[in-house]
Amino acid sequence: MKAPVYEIFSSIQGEGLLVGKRQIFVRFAGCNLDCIYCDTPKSRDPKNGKLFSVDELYKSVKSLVTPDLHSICLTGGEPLLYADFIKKFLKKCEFNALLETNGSLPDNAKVISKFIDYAAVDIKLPRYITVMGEEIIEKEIETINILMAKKVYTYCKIVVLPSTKVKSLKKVVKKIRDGIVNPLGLQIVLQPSSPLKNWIGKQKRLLKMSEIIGKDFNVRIIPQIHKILKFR
Ligand SMILES: C[S@@+](CC[C@H](N)C(=O)[O-])C[C@H]1O[C@@H](n2cnc3c(N)ncnc32)[C@H](O)[C@@H]1O
Ligand SMILES: Nc1nc2[nH]cc(C(=O)O)c2c(=O)[nH]1
Ligand code: SF4
Ligand SMILES: [Mg+2]
Repeated sequence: MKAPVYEIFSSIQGEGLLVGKRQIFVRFAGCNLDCIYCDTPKSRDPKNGKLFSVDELYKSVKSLVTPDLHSICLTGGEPLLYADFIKKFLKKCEFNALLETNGSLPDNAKVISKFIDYAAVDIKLPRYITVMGEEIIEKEIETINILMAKKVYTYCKIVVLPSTKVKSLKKVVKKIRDGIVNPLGLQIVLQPSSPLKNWIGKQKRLLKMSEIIGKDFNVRIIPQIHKILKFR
């Protein structure tokens, strides 16, 4: 069994609730979505990946271990396209693992839910993808419920752009509130889109969005700090 890997590198986690933790990143190639803001568009094509076996991937990851290593980050592209491969890899790998996913493949989340320690599940604003409609939110909520039920440390990230309408965010937050089994247990990260320069003069909108989410959920605004520090 092999999977296409776009890149493997050591850095600090630049997003979400594990921000600042040292991680080894495994970026799979291939994605089932087409977010207009995607900052790694080349990784969406599986042909841009190199095929790795589990043993080959394990050897590459092991070669990047550092004394401050917290965990590995399985990302992409969309890692859940390779759920069976990931399950086999995590059975062999002794490190804790964060799954960075677009949440659109709940059945595949079930396959790996016992082997993952942390999960960052995006709730994509439908306006910014074309390959799926509003139904993506139900799938992402199902993925979050599956992972939380398996006691995976799960949080949700919502990427917003300066063009994001407050009204559309309200609609999405209502869907999340109505669909999440344990809303008190779900932390939401409001992630402003990069490049951050586009937010100059728009900071008030971010605060408004935080207030909307904060009515129902534990929320915090965290930008992609690896972009600020110029880490990979
Ligand atoms: C490249 S994606 C790969 C994992 C998975 N496909 C997903 O979307 O979660 C990793 C993370 O980067 C975020 N991201 C991608 N482009 C971004 C941008 N321009 N600004 C802020 N976050 C971005 C995504 O929302 C996602 O949380
Ligand atoms: N440093 C760093 N942190 C990240 N967190 C999520 C990333 C991703 O592209 O999935 C990412 C990334 O590409 N680099
Ligand atoms: S789901 Fe992730 S990898 Fe795929 S297009 Fe969106 S941001 Fe990029
Ligand atoms: Mg990235």
